[in-house]
Amino acid sequence: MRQAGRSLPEYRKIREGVGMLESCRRPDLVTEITLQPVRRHDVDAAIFFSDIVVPIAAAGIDLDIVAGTGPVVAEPIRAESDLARLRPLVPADVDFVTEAIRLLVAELGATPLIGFAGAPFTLASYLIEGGPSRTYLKTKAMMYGAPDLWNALLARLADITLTFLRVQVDAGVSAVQLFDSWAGALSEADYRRHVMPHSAKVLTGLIDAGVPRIHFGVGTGVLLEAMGEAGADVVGVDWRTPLDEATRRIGPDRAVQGNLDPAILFAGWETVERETRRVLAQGRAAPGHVFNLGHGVMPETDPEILTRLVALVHEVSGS
Ligand SMILES: Cc1c2[nH]c(c1CCC(=O)O)Cc1[nH]c(c(CCC(=O)O)c1C)Cc1[nH]c(c(CCC(=O)O)c1C)Cc1[nH]c(c(C)c1CCC(=O)O)C2
Repeated sequence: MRQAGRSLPEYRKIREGVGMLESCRRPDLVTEITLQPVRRHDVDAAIFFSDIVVPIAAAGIDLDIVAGTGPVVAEPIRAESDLARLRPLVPADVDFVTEAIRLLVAELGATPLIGFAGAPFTLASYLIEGGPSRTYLKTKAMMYGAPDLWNALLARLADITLTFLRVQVDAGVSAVQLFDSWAGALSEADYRRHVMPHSAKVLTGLIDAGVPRIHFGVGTGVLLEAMGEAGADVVGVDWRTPLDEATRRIGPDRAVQGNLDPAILFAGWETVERETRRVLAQGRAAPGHVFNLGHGVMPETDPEILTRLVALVHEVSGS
């Protein structure tokens, strides 16, 4: 469950006075924070504590992660001459990630560790807008109006992302997740034309790594088929599309991940139980189902509900 840690008092305590990016660069903190939700909730896998902007900061971009806002880029990328500020990533740039993963794999024992990275489109949206956006106006203006610059930027981001995920696989993660959180802003035709080739380069570039590849997005109902075709073993689905319907779109060759609405965790246990049973039942239509929320855990979520939710999923699925 992404950002599950944010709802935990032990997370808020350990992060006191430490900036988000700084905490991502400290292997001792990364290890402890990654383990916190595993200890508390008995989830079946750990998700590596980091952020999608960590590799682009390591590749030369001046940025910060502002609490309550998200990533903010000091000088956005808007022109060809800005591209040089985004250098290729070399593994030594993210030695702290290698070290944290090694420590974690040793601590986790049989519990798998899921590594991740942001997909080229979602990373580009932060670099071009300069921060979070609701409309992706500048991003889309470049995509439609300056396709050469767009493709050059996304190609650089795909290379950085592939290197970053390779580093994680080499250090010992058991699966990788590519987060294209904001790809749902696009039509299927535009996704296939302007974005999918770059994401496919990342995902197919990892085939020989031999670990499952999860491809995640939000509001991607019309993109599910294409996101699978891009080279995923598992396609993330948000709460807007029931998992049986999602499987009809994605096809029988790929598993699904999802898709409880994180807001349901605020509606009382009876509702949580009913909706969780529904999600698990609809997930049986797929050849495999990774139970998850449809998006990240809200910071205000009651941790007790999350613990109960995990126990319920274990009980119903017999695992
Ligand atoms: C779009 C995106 C980002 N980051 C991420 C995505 C893709 C997944 C998604 O769609 O949720 C991915 C991410 N970010 C983080 C993780 C680590 C896993 C985990 O903690 O469970 C993961 C997998 C830590 C984080 N990343 C962030 C936090 C919270 C900041 C903090 O604790 O200070 C954490 C734990 C900050 C962040 N970083 C980003 C946003 C939108 C925010 C939230 C801003 C806010 O509401 O405070 C960019």
